[in-house]
Amino acid sequence: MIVYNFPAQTKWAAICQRPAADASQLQKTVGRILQQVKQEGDKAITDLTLQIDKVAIKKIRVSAAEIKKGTATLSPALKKAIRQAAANIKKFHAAQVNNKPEIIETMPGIRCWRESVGIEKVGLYIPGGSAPLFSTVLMLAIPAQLAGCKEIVLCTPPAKDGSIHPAILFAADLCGVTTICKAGGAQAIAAMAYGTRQVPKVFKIFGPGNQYVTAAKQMVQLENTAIDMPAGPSEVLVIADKTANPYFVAADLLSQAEHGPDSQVIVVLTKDVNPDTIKQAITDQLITLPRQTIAQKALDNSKIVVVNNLDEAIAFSNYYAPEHLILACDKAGKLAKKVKAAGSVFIGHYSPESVGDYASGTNHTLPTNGFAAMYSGVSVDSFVKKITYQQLSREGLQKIGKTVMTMAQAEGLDAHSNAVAIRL
Ligand SMILES: NC(=O)c1ccc[n+]([C@@H]2O[C@H](COP(=O)([O-])OP(=O)(O)OC[C@H]3O[C@@H](n4cnc5c(N)ncnc54)[C@H](O)[C@@H]3O)[C@@H](O)[C@H]2O)c1
Ligand SMILES: N[C@H](CO)Cc1c[nH]c[nH+]1
Ligand SMILES: [Zn+2]
Repeated sequence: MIVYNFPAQTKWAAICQRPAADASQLQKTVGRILQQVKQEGDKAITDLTLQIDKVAIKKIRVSAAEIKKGTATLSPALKKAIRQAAANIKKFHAAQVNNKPEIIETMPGIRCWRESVGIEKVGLYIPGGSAPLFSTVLMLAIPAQLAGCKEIVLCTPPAKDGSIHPAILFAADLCGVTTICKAGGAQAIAAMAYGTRQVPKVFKIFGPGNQYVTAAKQMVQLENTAIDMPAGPSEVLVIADKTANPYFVAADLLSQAEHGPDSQVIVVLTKDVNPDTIKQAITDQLITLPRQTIAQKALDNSKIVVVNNLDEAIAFSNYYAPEHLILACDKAGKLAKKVKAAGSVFIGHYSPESVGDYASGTNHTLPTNGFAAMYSGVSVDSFVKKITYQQLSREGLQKIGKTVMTMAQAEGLDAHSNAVAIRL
């Protein structure tokens, strides 16, 4: 990890660069895949799965028998853990459901309100390239169910033997997923955006993924499908002062570095912390990890930034807009109030980010690559449309009529004015 000592603000943009694939090549590859699925449907999915994932699949849709057989192989301990995580995620997200619309009487006789209506057909992408992220099923399907989405389609890449990981099947079954399909990468996004014989077309696509998945989501968004947000390679920024335990900090950094070689982890230290203590703690723990090669590649993209004080640290973090922000200092609660841009914040020495990844209750599908400056993570809100309603009485129309007619005439739109006048 490169160390930047007291970088001037003019240098922040360069330090905050994420590792990214060549954008034009990525768009070409993804564009070709989208076109192929649009033209050839299911055949394109099976061909691309063979060509890219090196997996031969006969049927794209997972059958009820496959779900039953797969889930039966799961250990009782893992089932219990998934149920516990699901209960916490449900509890946190259920509080976001707004069933009681507030009626606002803007003037006597003019009542306005807003109601949340679940998006009817949604598509969930569950990453599976380097690890089968069954926790993501909980993070997406639970809010979808709470929002009242009727059709919940899930796509995930198949394993080498053509099966879907049993924990993905179990979590999907637990959380009301209606269709599970064997498809990964850009071809999965295309299938859900355009629809094929076996993969239902959806209105909005959710979920994290690698650069192919994220690029495909952004491209289909220009056509006919909404997306949650760009949720690409995982990242974390840790702010640590002298009260932080270097081994806790290193463990948190490695927990995101192990996601993929294109992940990025940043640690911002106040000047009273020696960067070597963090480096040493990383070295000590890295050698124990089965995914150390992946984590090492991510660490090569990662940085240590030394600043004068916590205010400067938070200013740097707000500029970077991390997916996850960990505040590893005694004054973390106070510092948290100064956060302006982050997907999810972990406050104090005992809030490791991996708890949010799995089971505390908050959502782990979060904006990356600086998009936390303007996007929120997934919530129940992401799965609903908010429709506005209004009802006027005759008296209400009399009260507002003149205002509307004056404005409509000033815009030169007489028919608008007439729609009021005719009633009065
Ligand atoms: N931001 C978030 O909320 C969040 C949450 C969880 C995971 N993640 C990130 O999700 C990502 C998961 O990535 P992954 O790769 O493990 O799984 P993935 O399922 O996203 O991608 C695997 C698919 O990518 C496609 N692909 C791979 N190489 C390709 C190539 N050369 N050309 C065309 N397509 C290709 C394949 O079809 C494959 O099925 C990680 O980067 C992880 O950090 C982010
Ligand atoms: N850290 C990931 C989001 O960037 C989510 C995840 C799933 N499993 C483990 N971690
Ligand atoms: Zn993670």
